[in-house]
Amino acid sequence: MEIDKAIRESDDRWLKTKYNKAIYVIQRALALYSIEEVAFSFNGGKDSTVLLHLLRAGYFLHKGGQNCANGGPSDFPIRTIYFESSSAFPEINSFTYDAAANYGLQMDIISTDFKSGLEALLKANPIRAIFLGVRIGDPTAVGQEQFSPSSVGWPPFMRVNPILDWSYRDVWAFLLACKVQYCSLYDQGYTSIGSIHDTVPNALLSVSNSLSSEEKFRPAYLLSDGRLERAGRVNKFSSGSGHSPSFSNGLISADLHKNSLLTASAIAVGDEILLGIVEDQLGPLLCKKLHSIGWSMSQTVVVRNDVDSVAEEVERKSSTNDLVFIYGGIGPLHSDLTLAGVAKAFGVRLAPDEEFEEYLRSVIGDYCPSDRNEMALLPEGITELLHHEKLAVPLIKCKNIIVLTATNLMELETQWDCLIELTRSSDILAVMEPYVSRLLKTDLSDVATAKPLSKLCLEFPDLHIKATCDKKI
Ligand SMILES: Cc1cc2nc3c(=O)[nH]c(=O)nc-3n(C[C@H](O)[C@H](O)[C@H](O)COP(=O)(O)O)c2cc1C
Ligand SMILES: Nc1ncnc2c1ncn2[C@@H]1O[C@H](COP(=O)(O)OP(=O)(O)OP(=O)(O)O)[C@@H](O)[C@H]1O
Ligand SMILES: [Mg+2]
Repeated sequence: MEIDKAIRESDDRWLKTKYNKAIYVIQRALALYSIEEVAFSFNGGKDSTVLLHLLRAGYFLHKGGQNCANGGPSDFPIRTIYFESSSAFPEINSFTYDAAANYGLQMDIISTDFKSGLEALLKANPIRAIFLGVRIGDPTAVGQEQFSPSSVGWPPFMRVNPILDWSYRDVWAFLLACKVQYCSLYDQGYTSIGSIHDTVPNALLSVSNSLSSEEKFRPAYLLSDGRLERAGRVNKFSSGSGHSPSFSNGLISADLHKNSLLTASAIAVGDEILLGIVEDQLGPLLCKKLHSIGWSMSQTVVVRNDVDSVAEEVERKSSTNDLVFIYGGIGPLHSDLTLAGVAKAFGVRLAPDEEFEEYLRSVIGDYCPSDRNEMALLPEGITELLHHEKLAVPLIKCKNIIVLTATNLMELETQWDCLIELTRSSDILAVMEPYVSRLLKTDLSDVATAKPLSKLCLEFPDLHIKATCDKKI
């Protein structure tokens, strides 16, 4: 079936593992319970949309690949329950009903609260297990496992949570890899959807535009830190006026919003680093530079100098970061494959760029190790050259990837300064308020400092305390 095929053909190994584990849970549940004894709790949210497709694939595989029309199961006999509410977003309602029609779901629409609705449903039907799209990190996931009996006081049934261990990233990697439809609200900056009374777009996805008074938001899949997916949930207990919502996640304050808006990653390409022959010095300097302009650095990684390793990492990082810096593996050697990896990540070919070739000629003359100057091949259609008078060769920008040609700290300093200057005339790298860092040293043990530090964190939610083995920052 098409979902199973899409995942098998994807080169996201992490997603494949998560998919296989979820399918395993579904298949074990279908082996344990008859089809009349299971139900699927579907509400049109992103997690339950993932589960819908996993269940369809799991059921199809459970049936041994039979019962298929046009590459998918022709029927989906698992009873689907939707707790309808007048405070649900109309977009959620219409997506749920559209999905029901598109996938032939047999819907039970329940208009009472969860508990009494389930009591009535279980009285009238032999249901013993219910599939839910609950994930670790959801407030309701606490204490749950893949198979968890319902709580005391609830009617007796098994809660089956096939995507319990999926992260926010996994959810979006799945929905995008399978190219399935999801509720339109997620393209408008909503990252987790409750009711119309408690959910707003996630401020971390806001795009400020001075020309328009209307606030715009980037799509949910661009949220780089999945821990903040519930930042768009308005605190039910807030006593505010409603004009400046406070958020249910205590970690978020207005100041933190400002500073964690933009996230970058750095990819160092080089077998020599992985072999331990050379140390990566550029990554730490980039972290310092980005930190100094208020950006949050989510990761620095080192990858092998081969096209697939580079492509995989670029694809992963570009979808979860605002900007990605990549260096190493750029040059005339046959082993310099970084640009080929960037091209592959975006599904374009490497094509000769005359303008770039001209620059290279001015630097290296007519010397060329092969017929064509391979260094002048750039990812086609997605490349922008960033010119600066201090740079003999322009920097290369492919979508949100900045390719740095620097090979040492001095060159990186120069390229960074040029980027910052270029930012004044374009929007490559927004310069924000810097983070303020303080280094505190103490002889006290971790055990002695743990309690006062936790207290500080609670009192000042936008304070980040990081401890290292011999110092506390
Ligand atoms: C099918 C189904 C089964 C549930 N089972 C339980 C349960 O066993 N114990 C429980 O405390 N809550 C149960 N709940 C309620 C949820 O944990 C949670 O309160 C509900 O999804 C509302 O979440 P929200 O406040 O984020 O909208 C169940 C909900 C559904 C839809
Ligand atoms: N109104 C509802 N009707 C049926 N099932 C529901 C309802 N609300 C929640 N559920 C079940 O609980 C699960 C967890 O809900 P939750 O809101 O965390 O996820 P979601 O709605 O799928 O995605 P999102 O986090 O983006 O809102 C859902 O995936 C679904 O299985
Ligand atoms: Mg939801």
